[in-house]
Amino acid sequence: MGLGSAMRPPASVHVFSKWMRSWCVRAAKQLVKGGEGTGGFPAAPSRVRTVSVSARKMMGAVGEQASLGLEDASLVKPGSLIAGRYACVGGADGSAEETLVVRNPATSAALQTLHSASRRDAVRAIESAHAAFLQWRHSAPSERYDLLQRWAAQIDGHEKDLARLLTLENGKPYAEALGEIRYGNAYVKWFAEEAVRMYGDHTMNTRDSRGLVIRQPVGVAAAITPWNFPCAMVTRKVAPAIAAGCAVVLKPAELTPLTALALAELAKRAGAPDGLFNVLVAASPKAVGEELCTNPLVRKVSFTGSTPVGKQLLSWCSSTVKRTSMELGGLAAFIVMDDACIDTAVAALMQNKFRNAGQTCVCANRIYVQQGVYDEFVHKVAEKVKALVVGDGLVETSSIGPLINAAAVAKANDHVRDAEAKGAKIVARAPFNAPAELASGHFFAPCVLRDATDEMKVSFEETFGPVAPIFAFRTEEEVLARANASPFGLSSYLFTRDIGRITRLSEGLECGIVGVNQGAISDARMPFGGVKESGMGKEGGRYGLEDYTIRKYILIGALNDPPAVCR
Ligand SMILES: NC(=O)c1ccc[n+]([C@@H]2O[C@H](COP(=O)([O-])OP(=O)(O)OC[C@H]3O[C@@H](n4cnc5c(N)ncnc54)[C@H](O)[C@@H]3O)[C@@H](O)[C@H]2O)c1
Ligand SMILES: O=C[C@H](O)CS(=O)(=O)O
Repeated sequence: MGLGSAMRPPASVHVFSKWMRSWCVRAAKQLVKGGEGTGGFPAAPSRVRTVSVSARKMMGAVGEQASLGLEDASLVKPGSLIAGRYACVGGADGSAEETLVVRNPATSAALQTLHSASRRDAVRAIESAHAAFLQWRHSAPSERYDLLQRWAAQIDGHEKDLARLLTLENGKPYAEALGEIRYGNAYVKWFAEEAVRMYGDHTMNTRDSRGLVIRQPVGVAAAITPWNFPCAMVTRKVAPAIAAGCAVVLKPAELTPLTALALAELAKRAGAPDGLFNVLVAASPKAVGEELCTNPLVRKVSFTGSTPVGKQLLSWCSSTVKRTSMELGGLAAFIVMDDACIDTAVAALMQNKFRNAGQTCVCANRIYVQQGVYDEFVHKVAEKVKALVVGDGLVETSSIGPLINAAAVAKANDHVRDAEAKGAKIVARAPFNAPAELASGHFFAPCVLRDATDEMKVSFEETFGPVAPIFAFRTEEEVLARANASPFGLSSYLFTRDIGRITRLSEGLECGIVGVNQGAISDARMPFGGVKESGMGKEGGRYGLEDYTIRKYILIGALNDPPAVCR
């Protein structure tokens, strides 16, 4: 799910003439000085007076939302971070050919207009990262520890601004956003500690030889991240890379780049050397992404996103045999056995399914409930969903924010319509009538479907929205077979109090993560990752550094030769 057509800014704002660039630079300077002319900008020179309305509106956006209500407005950046410098719209460096407008999914209002990186910018960022890597790879573990701890302290100190920025561009309720900032920072703190534990091996191979296995940073790491966790998916890659001695080029989702830029700014303030952590903001991700995946200076690509895009990136990476980590799509099975504590299972489903309005890779996509407790479970979930409050994430009472864009709403509606057409029934829907100020937002009221069947799209397509389809099953063998009948294998959930069922089913489920009597499994101390078409590699936990290091075998021989005669 990429940039929905509803989100793409009009073509006219994408192209800047050379006049416009110089005008932008002068306009930006004038704005800073409290400029005159229309809307705080100097009167445009006559030759560009015919600037299209959309471009002028976009120009207006350049200065209008700079603060976004943050205490530290300087966290809102104008574009990519390359070699310690931010590109800006109409940048004097002549690189500004495109722009990207970031919008609030609750209102569709423009939040910030950014310089959009070109493939040429990507090359500059990679070369800058490589130069930084050649220095950083010699840093002591204690230096890496110190930098990451300082970064973590910066994030802690700006968590409210970061959470506000995240809610504005992603839509999730502020309390959830604050939780994500703390969860994302847990990765920074975890990998600060892991930086000083990059252990190797030493063996006595023979009387005359010793074997060493040392760990070294893999090199320049490219990170490509999704919009649903604009903070945690970034720190889950950047922190281990820096801890391992690598340098990073991050390409965040074009829908939510502001949080990534703010995190990079805080790393800069924490003392990250120029080029160690670069951020490429790109309106069209393909060109930049292809450069990251094919440039020989990049030795590692860590991707989190959809499986189709992951397959494209893997194909590109094969040309230079890059190390890859793939955190891809999910289709989680949520299994409730008839001996489960139903209230525990219902509470866990509400926490799991409606987190980020259902837009997480580990959300229950298929809720399987054993026949004997099916009606009770459906009724209890329906009552909870009716109590959900849909609204702007910055409004404290909201428990469900907007979806990320119009395409996401269309997909959720398509899945509900398809299910109803094949026999499912909507038994509950959260109440929501959009007030005028949210009429242009991408809202979808959470709903519960009963009598779901394996023929419905909700059974084999990732919904990525607040739709809870509940399937009935009879036996343990049946539900295990149905849960595994999917090309995806990221997470599953199992509710039972029978240790035999826990053992058989958690071992039998084909996935990377199993929550038993628990719906929230995310933890920086644990290895996160899937199997099959949900990806490869593990992020976080004691295995998280593996993906950013190589192991080198050194054999030292002739140890008992006569001592050298110094000449
Ligand atoms: N496994 C996990 O840990 C995990 C975590 C979050 C999201 N996801 C998955 O991500 C998907 C939703 O996120 P999304 O919509 O951002 O996914 P997406 O695949 O559309 O985009 C992810 C990133 O890839 C970039 N991208 C898209 N097309 C590209 C191309 N052709 N070349 C280079 N880069 C490209 C995007 O700009 C973005 O930065 C869901 O499938 C979800 O399951 C998985
Ligand atoms: O959306 C996918 C994320 O990886 C979920 S979590 O933040 O790791 O729980």
